Amino acid sequence: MSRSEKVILTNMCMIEDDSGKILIQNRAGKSWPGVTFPGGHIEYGESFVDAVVREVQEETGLTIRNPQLCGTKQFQTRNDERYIVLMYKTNEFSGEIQSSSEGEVSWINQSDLNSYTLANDFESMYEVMISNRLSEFYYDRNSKVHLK
Ligand SMILES: Nc1nc2c([nH]c(=O)n2[C@H]2C[C@H](O)[C@@H](COP(=O)(O)OP(=O)(O)OP(=O)(O)O)O2)c(=O)[nH]1
Repeated sequence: MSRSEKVILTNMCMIEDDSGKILIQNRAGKSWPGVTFPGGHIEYGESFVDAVVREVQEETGLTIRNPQLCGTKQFQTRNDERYIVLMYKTNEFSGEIQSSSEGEVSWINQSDLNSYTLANDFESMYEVMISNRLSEFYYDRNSKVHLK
């Protein structure tokens, strides 16, 4: 059995301010459309933490500190690559929000999240991110979701 495989590495970050608001991004017009948290692709050889700091900076204008890994998501792509999302959260940041071409960003109350048109399966990702018990969002070969 091969001990290597094809993977696509990405990240996503939940940013919370002192009043408990969270920063959402509306991915209208992109693949996987809808409201999510900011994030993107990890570059070849890049540190995972540096990558999430960079993506958040590019997509929101904020400089985050001390992002904490709070879960992973994975599924197998049509090209049989393992698509991995490293999920982080932080409440430490500086700067003012600025939207990018990746989507509009805005602060919302956590309790209002479900009133937005969320990206497919994002609600379950959020469940993993805020849970102290869950750390994995896994699609099996029958596209069934398992939260572990
Ligand atoms: N395309 C896609 N992205 C997903 C899925 N699930 C999921 O969490 N994501 C997240 C991971 C990343 O945060 C982000 C990747 O989105 P993207 O493919 O538009 O990448 P991007 O343009 O933001 O990144 P980049 O190329 O600028 O680095 O979406 C999914 O099913 N499909």
